Amino acid sequence: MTTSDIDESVRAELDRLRASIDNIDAAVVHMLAERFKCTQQVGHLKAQHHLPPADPAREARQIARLRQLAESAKLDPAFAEKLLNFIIAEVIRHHEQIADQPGDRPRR
Ligand SMILES: O=C(O)C(=O)C[C@]1(C(=O)O)C=C[C@@H](O)C=C1
Repeated sequence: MTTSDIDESVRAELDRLRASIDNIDAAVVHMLAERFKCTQQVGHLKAQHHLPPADPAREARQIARLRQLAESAKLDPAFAEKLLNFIIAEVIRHHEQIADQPGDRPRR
């Protein structure tokens, strides 16, 4: 049996749920895009002021906060931590690229 030959009511319920999933995925993409717009600015600020791309103390605070939020939202805290680490690793990669570009003039 495939999803194309299931009962009509099951099909309707699946379609309804998938429409919500598509909306949520779109929201996630838009929120991530906004987050990366902010972190790009942070990357330029750090490059201009010779600050290191990564801030492990800030990350530790973010992880602790996100794990608490995840718990109260009934989301697996380990998953929330993995997701944040995945995003931050990409941000640090962007920060390093920005720092390597000749464009940002150092400011004092
Ligand atoms: O807040 C910063 O300093 C950032 O560069 C942003 C950010 C993040 O994506 O949240 C990324 C790298 C740092 O290690 C910590 C946090």
